[in-house]
Amino acid sequence: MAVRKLIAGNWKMNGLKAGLAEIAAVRDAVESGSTAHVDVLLCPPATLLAAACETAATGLAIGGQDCHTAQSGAFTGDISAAMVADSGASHVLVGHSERRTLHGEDDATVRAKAQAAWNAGLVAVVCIGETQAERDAGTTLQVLERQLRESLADEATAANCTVAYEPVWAIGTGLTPTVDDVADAHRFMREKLVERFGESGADFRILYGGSVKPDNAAELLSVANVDGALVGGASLKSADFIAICKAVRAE
Ligand SMILES: O=C(CO)COP(=O)(O)O
Repeated sequence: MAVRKLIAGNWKMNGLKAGLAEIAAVRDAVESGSTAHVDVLLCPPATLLAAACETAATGLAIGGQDCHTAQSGAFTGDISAAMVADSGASHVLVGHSERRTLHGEDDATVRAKAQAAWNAGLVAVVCIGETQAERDAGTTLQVLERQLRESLADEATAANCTVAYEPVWAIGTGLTPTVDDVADAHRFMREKLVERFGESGADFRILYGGSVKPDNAAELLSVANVDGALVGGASLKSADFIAICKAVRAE
């Protein structure tokens, strides 16, 4: 059975209070039923989480972009999964390549963050993906295998965990893998999930992220084992984001 698709937006370090109007517009689209065959999630910056949850009401899910491995403590500037949950959010991204690269997060850290998310009752969106150098070296599938193995703890389930495949070289560049490359990578990740988690591995959502736009979304989202998208830049404008949500074909 096909997994219900999820379209997720990651605002990164963008969005002031005025951005709540964009969240309200996405909420209205969700509530109007025009995106009824997909689940929709927006991950605004931490400063907007509580207000975003109030704006989103029901229907539109809200997520954080990161959480600490601990639930509280002397970690100036950090945000715990408990805090993300307390704001009303239901999801949190962990292991985004910008965290891995710019904040030195390794697979063990990402795994611990996902476990912290589960302890707080959140769904962890665990991000993985190869760099340009790894792709050039022909090691994409090995990198994905390692990241899946090490970033996902054994307690991962299809309900508490979503995988997001974001080739690092496709993020913010306007470049995307070919449809065949996306199909190969997603089939490989599906096989690994089924190998490890048995039949339920088939139910994990595997999102594609990296330069998803309104004009390429339908093609990317129609690839087998692509269970949705993690959208960066194009999630900042509600019209573009809603267009991507609508690009998903009803199954
Ligand atoms: O990093 C991403 C989402 O997490 C993708 O960003 P872009 O859609 O801007 O390439």
